[in-house]
Amino acid sequence: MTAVESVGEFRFECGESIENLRLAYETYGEFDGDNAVLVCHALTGSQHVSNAPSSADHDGDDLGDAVETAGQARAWWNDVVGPGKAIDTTEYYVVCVNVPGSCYGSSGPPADGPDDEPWGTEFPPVTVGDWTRAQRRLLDRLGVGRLHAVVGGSVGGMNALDWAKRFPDDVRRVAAVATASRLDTQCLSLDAIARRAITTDPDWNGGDYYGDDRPSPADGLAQARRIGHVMYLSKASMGRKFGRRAAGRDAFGDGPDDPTGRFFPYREVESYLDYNADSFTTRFDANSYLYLTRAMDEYDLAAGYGSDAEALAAFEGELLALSFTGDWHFTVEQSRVLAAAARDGDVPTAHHVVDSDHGHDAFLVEPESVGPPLRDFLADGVGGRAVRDEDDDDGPPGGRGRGPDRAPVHASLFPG
Ligand SMILES: CC(=O)SCCNC(=O)CCNC(=O)[C@H](O)C(C)(C)COP(=O)(O)OP(=O)(O)OC[C@H]1O[C@@H](n2cnc3c(N)ncnc32)[C@H](O)[C@@H]1OP(=O)(O)O
Ligand SMILES: N[C@@H](CCO)C(=O)O
Repeated sequence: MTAVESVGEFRFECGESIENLRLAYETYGEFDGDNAVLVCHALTGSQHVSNAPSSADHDGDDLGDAVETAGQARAWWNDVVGPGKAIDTTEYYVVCVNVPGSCYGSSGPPADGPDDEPWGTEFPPVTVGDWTRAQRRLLDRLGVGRLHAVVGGSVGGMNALDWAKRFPDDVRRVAAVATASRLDTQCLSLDAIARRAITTDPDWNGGDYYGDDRPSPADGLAQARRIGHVMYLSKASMGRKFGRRAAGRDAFGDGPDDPTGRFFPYREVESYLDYNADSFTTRFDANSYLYLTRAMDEYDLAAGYGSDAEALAAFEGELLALSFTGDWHFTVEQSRVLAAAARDGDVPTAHHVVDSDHGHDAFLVEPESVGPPLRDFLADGVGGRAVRDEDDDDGPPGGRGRGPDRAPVHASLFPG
């Protein structure tokens, strides 16, 4: 069950403030004072990370009201978070917060503003740093001081890295999954195209489209999501799933009829993109998509410091960078650079590379690859049994072999 907590006036990094920031969140497991794990969701995820029973007793305390929100039907990391799972909710107190700017119950464009009308684009622009500060505010309300760990994938991984930079004393272990210190230019360009698809949809109307009697910019949002899905898959996974096969029917989805297209097949890959794009428009808000992709594009770990290493130098904990060979959205090389920077900042670090052709969404669909290193990192840090630094002798296939001047990483060197 989602709870929503009002955390009071909040000043965003852009300089604008709102009177009352509301944060939708879920918690799982019992807090024992030292076992809190913050899980940060990716671009279109929500606070609903697991189907495990939510632990928060929101009745009879002064914390957030229990509410039903229009969330994702599917808990996005149910195979990773729950009783007996890698992030074991019988052991850890797991907190997941819907980021400001999103559309699953936290303050953001589709939520009501002070005049009880949706904020729309009057909502202040948000940054990953705003998410981190908002999460800190909520954790204070929950009585959580130092976190055992912050874990996040994709832009949620940037959020996790931001914790190490912004609150270096507040977290013992950071797991940055399928992420990077910043987005590369190719991905910036694809995000820009996706936003343009939304803002050129006439129904976007400058961001003012809320209300049952108003059309929403579904075509633009669907187009943005098609671009997203191409980024989340890989050449290999697309080839394997769809090849060049025709879908075996005449279909153009709800798109405009294209006389030339009548002669050619409607392919499985088009059918996949159309289906997922259409279903996305039933669960996500176009303005939120603009806000959150802007936050992701803007994130730069080194901002305010000279380098990534300097940004991480005050972090006293340990870092796991987990990357996937088939991910071209956030590449293995970007994680390698991140890991090297963290080591330069004297942060005990492991870079665990998963051999996978799934593409970026491997972190969502391969719990068998993601779970063991995460579980053992949470338990024993970079020396955890299933944590394989790519420079270890027994690292993953395709790893580079041990670096010439680097000693093996042992848990005993880095006591919790
Ligand atoms: C933090 C967050 O993580 S965000 C939340 C999770 N992410 C998302 O929801 C992103 C959108 N979803 C996806 O990308 C995927 O569904 C994933 C990554 C969650 C799961 O991937 P997979 O298990 O490999 O599923 P796959 O991509 O094959 O199928 C997705 C859907 O496309 C449908 N589909 C598959 N092939 C085709 C096709 N040729 N034509 C039409 N539809 C198709 C599937 O039936 C499925 O439908 P459903 O969602 O109604 O069950
Ligand atoms: N497919 C996931 C990951 C994107 O980074 C999402 O939609 O949030």
